[in-house]
Amino acid sequence: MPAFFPLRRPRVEQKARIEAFYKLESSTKPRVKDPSLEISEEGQRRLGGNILKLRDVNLSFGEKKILNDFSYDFNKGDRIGIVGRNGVGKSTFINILTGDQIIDSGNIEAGDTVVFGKYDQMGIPFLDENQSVLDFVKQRVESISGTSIAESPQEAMKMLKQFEFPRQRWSERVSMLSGGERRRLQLLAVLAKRPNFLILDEPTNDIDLDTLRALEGYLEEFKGVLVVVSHDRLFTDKVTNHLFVFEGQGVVKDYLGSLSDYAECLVEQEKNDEASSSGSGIVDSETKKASYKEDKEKRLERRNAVKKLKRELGKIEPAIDKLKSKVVELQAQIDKSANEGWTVLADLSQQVEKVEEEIEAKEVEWLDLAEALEKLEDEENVDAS
Ligand SMILES: Nc1ncnc2c1ncn2[C@@H]1O[C@H](COP(=O)(O)OP(=O)(O)OP(=O)(O)O)[C@@H](O)[C@H]1O
Repeated sequence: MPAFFPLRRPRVEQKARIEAFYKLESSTKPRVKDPSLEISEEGQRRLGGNILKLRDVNLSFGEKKILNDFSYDFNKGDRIGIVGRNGVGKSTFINILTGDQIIDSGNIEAGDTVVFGKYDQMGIPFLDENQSVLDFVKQRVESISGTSIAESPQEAMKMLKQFEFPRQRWSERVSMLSGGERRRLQLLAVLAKRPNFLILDEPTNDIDLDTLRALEGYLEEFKGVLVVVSHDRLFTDKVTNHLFVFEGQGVVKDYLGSLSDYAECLVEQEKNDEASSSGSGIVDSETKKASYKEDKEKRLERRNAVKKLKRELGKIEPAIDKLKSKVVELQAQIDKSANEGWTVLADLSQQVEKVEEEIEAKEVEWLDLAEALEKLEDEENVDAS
């Protein structure tokens, strides 16, 4: 592996979950967009010509240099992925952008129209755990001129719908939400302020697939500047148009391509380095024959393993669909049983939770198999090339 990767080590299941999302997404019908939920251009805050200028910025922590004479003018349409190995300074960099990190020297100038929105692992704190979901969002929604529009719940409702918060959860106290729902609400709270300079630090960690889909939909329409720190290659490819590559010791390169292009570039570079260090490599014909036989056996074994994995995957998918239909049925029952009393509702909610756990277990199983399959198919492609 090149010295640069992994960028930030994700949990295996997290990475696989997201990758699988993209696979599932491409293999299912495109979602019909509800135009009433789209964020129109007029509904977004205006961003003036002067956005954010960094001039000769320097910052070190002791011996560790984070930025060395870094300069950049942010432009409209910038969608930048921040990449680099752990501890190189990515989070510090975004804190510099928002003014949360003091620099050693240089100059930073933010335009008057810039409104930052930052979503990170810390999230927005829930100051009142007894507040309802709807009130939490209502309190944070701002109009494009920046005034609070707490008295009008329409916008908050629209956002909750956009982020697929089921209506029956709107009156729920935030203390009752699951971990995933809390993350979704925190993301929503950041977007409710209508930032025009949006910073997302590891946004795909700990969010569920519906939220990921909703976030992507939001970012498709988003016209402001976007800065994303993410280990997630597929997400970064989808939402960014260039990269700041933190190479260490304050060196930052602007790479005009996707994270996948960049990763490929590094692998290519490493191959070239290896080839040039291993000399011309003359192999005698006996060795060649033996290795050909070995390769053939390996290929056969691999082909069988691929077939087996595909068979197993084919069985899990309908099982997941069945469980999902079960959840929909149960939720419909919950809606119908609003007047049935607490015990009935609690029982139905417990059943939903149980089926959701089963779905998750099946998805994890699916993901393990899908990852194994992808690995084998990649090996096949490499051999074929
Ligand atoms: N206020 C601070 N004082 C001293 N050292 C700091 C401070 N903030 C960050 N650092 C150090 O600066 C380095 C960069 O940290 P930062 O969190 O920005 O890296 P990162 O690239 O975001 O890492 P990761 O990918 O692991 O989150 C780390 O070595 C960190 O310990």
